[in-house]
Amino acid sequence: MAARRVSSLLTRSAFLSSVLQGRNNGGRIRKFSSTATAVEEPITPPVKINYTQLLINGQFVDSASGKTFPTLDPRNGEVIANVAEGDVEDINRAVSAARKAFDEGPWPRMTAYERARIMLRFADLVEKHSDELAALETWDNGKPYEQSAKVELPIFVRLFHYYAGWADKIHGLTVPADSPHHVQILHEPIGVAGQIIPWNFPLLMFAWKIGPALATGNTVVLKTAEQTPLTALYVAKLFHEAGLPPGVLNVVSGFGPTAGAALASHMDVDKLAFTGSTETGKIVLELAAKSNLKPVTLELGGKSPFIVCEDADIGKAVEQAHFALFFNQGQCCCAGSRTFVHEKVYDEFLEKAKARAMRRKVGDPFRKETEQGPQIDSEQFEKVLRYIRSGVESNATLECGGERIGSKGYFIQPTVFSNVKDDMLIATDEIFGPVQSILKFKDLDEVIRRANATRYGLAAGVYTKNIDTANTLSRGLRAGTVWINCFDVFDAAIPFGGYKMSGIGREKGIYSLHNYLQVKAVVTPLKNPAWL
Ligand SMILES: NC(=O)c1ccc[n+]([C@@H]2O[C@H](COP(=O)([O-])OP(=O)(O)OC[C@H]3O[C@@H](n4cnc5c(N)ncnc54)[C@H](O)[C@@H]3O)[C@@H](O)[C@H]2O)c1
Repeated sequence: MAARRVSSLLTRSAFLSSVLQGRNNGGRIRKFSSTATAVEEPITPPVKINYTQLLINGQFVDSASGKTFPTLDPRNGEVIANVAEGDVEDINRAVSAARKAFDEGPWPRMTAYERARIMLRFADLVEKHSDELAALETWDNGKPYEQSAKVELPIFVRLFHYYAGWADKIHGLTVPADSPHHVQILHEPIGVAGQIIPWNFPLLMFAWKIGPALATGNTVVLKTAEQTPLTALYVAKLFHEAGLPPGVLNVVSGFGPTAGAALASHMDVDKLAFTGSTETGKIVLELAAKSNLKPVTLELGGKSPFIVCEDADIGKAVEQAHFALFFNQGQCCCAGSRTFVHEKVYDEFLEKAKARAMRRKVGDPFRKETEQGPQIDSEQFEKVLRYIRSGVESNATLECGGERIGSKGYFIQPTVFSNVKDDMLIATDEIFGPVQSILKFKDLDEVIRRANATRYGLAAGVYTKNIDTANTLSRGLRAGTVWINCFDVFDAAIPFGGYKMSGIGREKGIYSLHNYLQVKAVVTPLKNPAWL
């Protein structure tokens, strides 16, 4: 493997060069610095691409149009494989397979224990194939292989164990009536679920969606993100090997405005679950309302605060704040993208946060020591660089990073801004990249008000040793998750979802089951009951 090291200092993006040469609006750059990282010649991933067609009714098939689209390696923009491109007709075929499997097939009719056993067999198969799956996930997405293999695949397996465990514990209720009636409340599967997932965690989003839907006896049409179609096809194949009946899980690769929109507006889809941007969330909600008024759950964007109080252990807080933002190349809906630091510890925190970012190892995600791979694609890469430029132009201080790395692929230096003000775009918008924005605060009331002054409400982080401070902040912050002295803890049983424009509903945990269940009241007269 050639060790072609490219100095990031030689490859500054054009706009930052112009900023550095003073052709910009005077953004302050305290000290420009390289993060001293390098990109090697791409390592060949240890996996073959076996599945590129659509999976409909248990069979791999070409798209009705015969069209394909390329899925690209984010390390260099080269084609990994050409994948069948699903469109309206393919969604129609997939929905009718799922409909038939629900209305006539064995899945909702088999015992919950049998369903659970298939899900457990599937989890075992995924475990057996987890090296290839981790390699495929990293190749298609660019995330570090160590993260795919040691964090995400084990969580994926855990999620299916968790949901298999629920399958035979979906209980209804009996409720007392005011009259002599026997009242049963049945929890029934809702029918055909349409699910649309993003590219940042292709396998985990598959598990968050498919796990609860199948545990509760539904059938599914899943539309994967066009950037990352490969692993869902692989695991869906394993699901069929585990005994899943045909038509229960259909996977359609394709684009949002075509395949995604067809699914959201389909008259025969009984429920829609979506994860992605707030803008697209609004579109799919409207499509669902304008078609058959199917219920919709949405998991959307965020601009999560990470609050470092004056009594925090600064070393640990720096590390957690760094992780909260930079994990997964900054491509997390819950990324701690506004780091609020108390004024008394601000200078110390800033120096350490900057030093930590400069130590971050960016490179080929297949290298063991790599902490950060490339951004997903050229669109996201350009968007992140635009936000960095806007930070400089709006007079935030660029402490480190700010440039692309190398001339191929979508690698960006870990970037830290200080002196960030609440109304700057880098503090209001979801950047979805490795850009940490550090803001100063004076007291708790102020930081709660500022942390909540956003259209989002997905998550928040709090760093303090004081239990009263922790309680005040955790209740004051309007967010679906508050992590105290930790971040990104994602157990299968912990519900996840957003306040405000971060979404509707909760995924994971017991709450996710409700998304896939109908509630039916059955009322029968009682003749001469001994009691009511
Ligand atoms: N909350 C999250 O987990 C999450 C994940 C990925 C991206 N994002 C945000 O979204 C931004 C843009 O990323 P993106 O373009 O991949 O997100 P997106 O919302 O456009 O895509 C998410 C999914 O929705 C589908 N989609 C797109 N347009 C659609 C339409 N009109 N009808 C139906 N489905 C449609 C896509 O094909 C994909 O499967 C990111 O910068 C980030 O801010 C958030």
